[in-house]
Amino acid sequence: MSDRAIEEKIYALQDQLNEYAHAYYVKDAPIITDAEYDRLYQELIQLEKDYPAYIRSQSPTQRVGGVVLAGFEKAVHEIPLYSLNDAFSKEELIVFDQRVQKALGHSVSYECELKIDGLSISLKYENGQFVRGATRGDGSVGENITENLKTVRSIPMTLAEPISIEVRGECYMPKQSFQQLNEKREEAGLETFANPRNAAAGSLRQLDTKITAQRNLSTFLYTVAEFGPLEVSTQEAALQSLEALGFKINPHRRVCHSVDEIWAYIEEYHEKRSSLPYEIDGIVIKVNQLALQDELGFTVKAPRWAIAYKFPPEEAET
Ligand SMILES: NC(=O)c1cc2c(N)ncc(C(N)=O)c2s1
Repeated sequence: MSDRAIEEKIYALQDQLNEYAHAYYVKDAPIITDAEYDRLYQELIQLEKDYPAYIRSQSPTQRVGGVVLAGFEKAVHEIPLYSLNDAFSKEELIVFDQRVQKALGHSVSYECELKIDGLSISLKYENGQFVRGATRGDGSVGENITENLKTVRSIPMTLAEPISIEVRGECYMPKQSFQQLNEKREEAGLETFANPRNAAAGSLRQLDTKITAQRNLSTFLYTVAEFGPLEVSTQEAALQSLEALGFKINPHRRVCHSVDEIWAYIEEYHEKRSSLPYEIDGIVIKVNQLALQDELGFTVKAPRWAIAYKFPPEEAET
């Protein structure tokens, strides 16, 4: 086979396996069986061993980590990550909505989303390529964990469009992975993690990225910080654009038009909370129109156009 033909075969196999991995890790909708994926993956491993010149950074074989970092560099957030004001009752949501309506002079629709109990992350892409991943830190300066985040299978290394954007979301450990990890640690006489959030944080802050790669972390992205060429006018449209670009977006969101509708959504997901495969600690409510978010702006520490409703602490399981 000519060099050109070998290159094409290896690149095609890398692209094909990435498509299967996207379906599995991002869409939660596998196209082929695990056995079939493993067979093709082993074929790629062998081909890349025989022809290392054709190993591209976006090859699925590069997801397994292996870099051992000396430490984490600082990552400056040009666009700071904000924190949210909290609400603990329907009455506080009514006050929030009244404040929004008073400031704008009219009623608004809200996008309601699940508040994922994980670790805030910021992902930067240049011309469609993943170039930097960082923790929130204090909102202005975080830690550069790019090499660790390269091992998180639901984070695309290449976007569907060659655009430059920055997005934010949550990295989390699914409940089942958390249970399996703690069982293994207990058997090995290691200290167990208190909750999936701590387990995700500990896994992302591993200097040996091979360990991060084995922790089955996942993500939900929910904010566009730097829009680049994206032209969207609502939070809902922004989420749909992120999904089209290849990011994992949470499907359990709802545009609501009143506090009563928001409260119905909150009660529904308070009910469903224990059946979700990941932990949530509340609901995030955002003014849906992005232009109205800009009009409302921020207080010193938080947006005026969003609020986090926190679920009451779970009753200890009796
Ligand atoms: N601190 C924040 O701004 C947020 C934190 C979170 C979180 N932990 N989960 C989901 C969302 C969301 N869907 O917007 C947000 S927003």
